[in-house]
Amino acid sequence: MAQRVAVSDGSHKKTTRVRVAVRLRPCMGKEDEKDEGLCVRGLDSQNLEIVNWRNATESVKYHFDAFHGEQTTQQEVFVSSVKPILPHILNGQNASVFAYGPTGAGKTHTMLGSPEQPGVIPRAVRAIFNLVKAKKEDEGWDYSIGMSYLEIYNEKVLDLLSPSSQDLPIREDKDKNILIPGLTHTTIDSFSDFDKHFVPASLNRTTASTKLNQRSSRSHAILLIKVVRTQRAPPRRQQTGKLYLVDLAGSEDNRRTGNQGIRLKESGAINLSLFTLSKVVDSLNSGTAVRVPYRDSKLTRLLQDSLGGSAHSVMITNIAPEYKYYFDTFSALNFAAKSKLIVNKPFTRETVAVPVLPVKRAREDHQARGSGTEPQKKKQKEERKTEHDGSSPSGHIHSLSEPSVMDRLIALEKLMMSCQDKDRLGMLKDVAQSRKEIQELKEKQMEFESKAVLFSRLAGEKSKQEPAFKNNVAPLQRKQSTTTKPNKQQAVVQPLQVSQLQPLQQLAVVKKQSVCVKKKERKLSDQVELPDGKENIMNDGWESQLDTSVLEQSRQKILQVLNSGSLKELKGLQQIGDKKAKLILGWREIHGHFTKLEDLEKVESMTEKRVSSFMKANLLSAMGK
Ligand SMILES: Nc1ncnc2c1ncn2[C@@H]1O[C@H](COP(=O)(O)OP(=O)(O)OP(=O)(O)O)[C@@H](O)[C@H]1O
Repeated sequence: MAQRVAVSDGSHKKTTRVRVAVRLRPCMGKEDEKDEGLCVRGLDSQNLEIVNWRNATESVKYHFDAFHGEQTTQQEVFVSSVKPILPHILNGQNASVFAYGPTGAGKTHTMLGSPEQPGVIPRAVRAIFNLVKAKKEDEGWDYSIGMSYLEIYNEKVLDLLSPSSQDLPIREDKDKNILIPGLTHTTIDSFSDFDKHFVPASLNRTTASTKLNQRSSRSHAILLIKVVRTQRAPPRRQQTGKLYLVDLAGSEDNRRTGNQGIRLKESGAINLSLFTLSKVVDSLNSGTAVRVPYRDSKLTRLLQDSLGGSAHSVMITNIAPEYKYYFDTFSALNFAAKSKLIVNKPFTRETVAVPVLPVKRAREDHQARGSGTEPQKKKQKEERKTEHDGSSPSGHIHSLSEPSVMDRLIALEKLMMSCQDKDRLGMLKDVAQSRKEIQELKEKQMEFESKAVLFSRLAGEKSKQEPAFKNNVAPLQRKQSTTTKPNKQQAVVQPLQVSQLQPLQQLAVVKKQSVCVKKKERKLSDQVELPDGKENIMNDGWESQLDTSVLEQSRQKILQVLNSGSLKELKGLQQIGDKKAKLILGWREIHGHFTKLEDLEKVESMTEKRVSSFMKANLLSAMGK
């Protein structure tokens, strides 16, 4: 039996951006009951525009890798957005395609389609079989294709190929591969074989009728196609590529879906996971977050490899043109715009055969020495484990003196020297860099701690007092001025271009709000210009007495609670009661993140004065005053 070790092909470690395509579904007659017209339209194969809710006489333009208009066929979507990434799977790399968008905007139509208009999934699987067939004929590799199919329903991972199974666990191996122990994996050898398993499994997916979609998907569905290819001749290299095809459940505004009871609970889980998805994208883009919150939902945990990981990823954002979807469409487009900034690093997952002779000799040695059955079993168990999890033989230092182990190590070393020098050097460099960063972080933390001690002394408190943030120091983040420095997320969310345009139709959208927002923005900038002015409620001098870096840390801490805190955590903030906490949650659900504390003014009933007093109370409390 061949001993295998995991290696990665350093030569393929290039970065690649998540490709983002937007697909606009055709207007469905009954969706536009009020005959309000359309709020979004395509400009060309990469650009589209949507009415600007802040100023109805303007439109907001977006640029994506591809724009698929109402008339685009299923075949065209597949050829332009999905087909180009499929060959990577046959080279041991991972790829993923996921459909994102509001409920009823066409995600399932895009991914699954119908028998008359098959979508991405059947087309991609058929294409993989065709690619394998073409490759088989001219190369010395054997291919095997398998599938798994699961759904995440109410934060439970359910096996669609084995519907009676319970919630499955998600694990990560030492190479950062996400695994689901117990998930059915079925080998398929033709497209009709795939269809035989896939069609009944799709019927197991949880769907229900809501006000917005008669057959709404209540879960996120993930189909995994795994292609393993093995060299026929020695050294019998083996490469494994995976394709994830994901049909996400739609984001929902429950005021419009009319959801109640179980539908409302499902909706809560759907919105929570999509909100976490948005947080993951934000922290990947910010470049400052130490921890990307993949673990905050099952969905993001499973998509870890597709966002900021090693997969070639394509996101198809589905949108609907009718006015009643306006805000959903707007936020979906903003999510899509920020997703296209994510960078992945695909690489080949490969295993190679290691000479088997020494293993056999070791066993013979044991038998010759009459070492009994127990140690022998133990050794066999260890060998099996190594094969299963790819752990390095260097872990068995106690048996280094055994000639068999020495031989295996030498063989392994030779292999690594011959094909992996570049990769090893890269890894060593990475380790050195990480160590340096950790050291710098430690030094920064000490600096903050001593500043905090100094600060509390100056404030006349007992010098014995524990330094602020000693144990729960927020991760060090790039310093950001909340008033002048443009925020990265804002830069994405803001219109790429705003132009005075012929209005699309029905332009009287929330004009009042736009005036309101502008007025507030002006006031905030006024405050910057007049630091000591009487009108300036926020900057009444108290902030200038505090250490700026500690102040910034506290701001980030409060912002984090505003952006990701539960109802209870929000209520834990000063001056935030039940009603305000709910309003904040509601705002978050619709608009996403607050980029700075002052954004709280956008929440209903949060006046400038209230926000100012909120900030003072919470900042002082966070700083231990
Ligand atoms: N490009 C399209 N062409 C024709 N019909 C479409 C298109 N996109 C969507 N539809 C139709 O619109 C309806 C809603 O689409 P679909 O069920 O795919 O939405 P969804 O985004 O998956 O919704 P949910 O999140 O609620 O599951 C369906 O009847 C579908 O056939």
